[in-house]
Order: sequence, then C-alpha cells, then structure tokens
Amino acid sequence: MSSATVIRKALTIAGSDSGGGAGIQADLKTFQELGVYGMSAVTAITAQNTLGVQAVYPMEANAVAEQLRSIGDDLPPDAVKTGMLAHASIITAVADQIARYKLPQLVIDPVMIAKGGTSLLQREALSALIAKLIPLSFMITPNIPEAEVLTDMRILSLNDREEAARRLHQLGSKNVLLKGGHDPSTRDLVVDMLYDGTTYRYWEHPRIDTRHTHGTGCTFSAAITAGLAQGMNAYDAVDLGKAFIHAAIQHSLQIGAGHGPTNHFAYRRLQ
Ligand SMILES: Nc1ncnc2c1ncn2[C@@H]1O[C@H](COP(=O)(O)OP(=O)(O)OP(=O)(O)O)[C@@H](O)[C@H]1O
Ligand SMILES: Cc1ncc(CO)c(N)n1
Repeated sequence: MSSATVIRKALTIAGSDSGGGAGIQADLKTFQELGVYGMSAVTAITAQNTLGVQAVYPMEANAVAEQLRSIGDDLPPDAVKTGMLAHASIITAVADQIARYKLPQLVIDPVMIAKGGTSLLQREALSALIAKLIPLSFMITPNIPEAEVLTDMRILSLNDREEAARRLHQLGSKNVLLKGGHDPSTRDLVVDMLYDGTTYRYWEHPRIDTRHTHGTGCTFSAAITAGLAQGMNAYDAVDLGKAFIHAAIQHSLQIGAGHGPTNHFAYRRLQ
C-alpha cells in the first residue's frame, strides 16, 4: 500500500539553460531544495555555459500555451514564476493562460539581458510585458537596470529606488522587489527593497566578493515563489529567498571556467 504525501506545487515559465545554473534548471533545483514540487513550461532553449550564451532558440507561442494548458487542466500550481520570455507573442500566450486558469501568486522576474550581454527579451516585447503580464502579478523582481527600463528613469540613489518602486506598483504589481546586486553606490553591501504599496522594507547583506553569480536572479525569484507556494506572505517569502540566495552565492561550486553557477545545495545543507 502506498502512502500519499501532500505537497505544494510551483510552476516556472522560463528558458532552458543548458549549463544548469540559470533559467528552468535553476528554478527546478530551487523548488526541489525547498520542498516544493516543480513544474515547467519552456519558453526558449539556450545553448549556454559559464562563458556566455552561444545560441538562443525561442519556442513558438503556441508550444508555450500548450504546456500551460496541460498544467492548468491537471496540475494547478500554488505559485508561478516567469523568467526569460523572449518574445511579445510568448508574453501574450502566457498572460492569456494565466488569466484563463486563474493561476495564483505570479512572480515576474523581468529577465532582459544575460550577464555577457545577450538579449533574452526583444525590445518590442516590453509593452506586452507592461500591458498584459505585470497587471496579473503578485510580485515583480527587477534588478536595477531592468527597473530603469520598465520605469524609464535613472536609479542612482535609494530615493530613486523608492520612486521606481512606486511607478512599478502603479503598473499593477502588488509587490515590487527591487534587487541591489547591480547598485554601484552600495559597494560593500547588497541592499534589496520590497514595496507593497504602503511600506518600504530593506534587506542589507554584505556583498560577497565572487564572480560565480550566474543565475542569482533566477534562483532568488524561484526561492520566493517556493515560499509563496507554501503559503508565506510576501515579506516571509523574500526573507526565505534572501537566505537561500545568500548561502548559494557564499558557497560557490567552482564549476566551469567563467561565471560559475550558485550552489543550490547550500541552503538546505546548512540547516
Ligand atoms: N555579490 C553578491 N553578494 C551577495 N548577494 C548578492 C550578490 N550579488 C547579488 N546578490 C543578491 O542576489 C540576488 C539577485 O540579485 P541581482 O541584482 O544580482 O539579480 P539579477 O541581476 O537579476 O541576477 P542575474 O544576473 O542572474 O539576472 C539579490 O538578492 C542580490 O542582493
Ligand atoms: C535561460 C536563462 N534565463 C535567465 C538568465 C538570466 O540569468 C539566463 N542567463 N538564461
């Protein structure tokens, strides 16, 4: 006789990273480490390693929609995240299926450019992201350059960040998490900020001196999504995400000759 385990489910809608450190692979590893059943809808195949992105093959929008229908018809997730979306047509397909199945707790990681400079989102797709997907989201997790593009403003100070967060909230995301990994003004610290429409909350951590940061954004937003799938509120989910990503950056794996992946095992092994 088998005994049934009740488990929460999380879905990632993102690109595949053949190198395993970012994208779908980072998301599924993170869900698994945090005790959540992981599912995926692949938006693009990338040929990628720690040295860079060698090729990008976006999926047809219909192929993405079909994956979401298969999941929506049988395996309703408790939380969802998006990563690389590549094209406006994929964004429209994703927004349509999220609305159709009323998929809850949507976290948007507005992935635009890989660390080496390869574009992972067409410039023309920005208006679809803003008009169709952001209004459906529970949280958006831009880094500073992404927030600058989405709000059309420069972010040089913490005041600018608060202004950018207000603009992103006005676009329709209930919670805005502005990540500080790219902020040159906080050299020894990384400062992340969460705005829920009322309150600004900050997380300050020492900046870890490492070049092994491939997939930090994906891993962080996946950990937040896992927390939300387990019923956490926005603050607690971000707190979990910070603990997970900090451990993953601190205990790097030394894989590959370039910008290596973070260590998805670290958080659970340190518990
Ligand atoms: N060197 C570092 N030391 C400590 N924490 C870091 C470091 N770099 C990034 N982080 C943290 O990792 C998380 C992801 O931040 P980041 O701003 O790098 O995201 P991202 O730019 O979207 O990532 P990616 O480059 O993968 O797209 C944030 O919580 C950030 O504070
Ligand atoms: C597939 C994919 N998604 C996201 C990123 C951003 O880290 C990446 N490098 N590759």
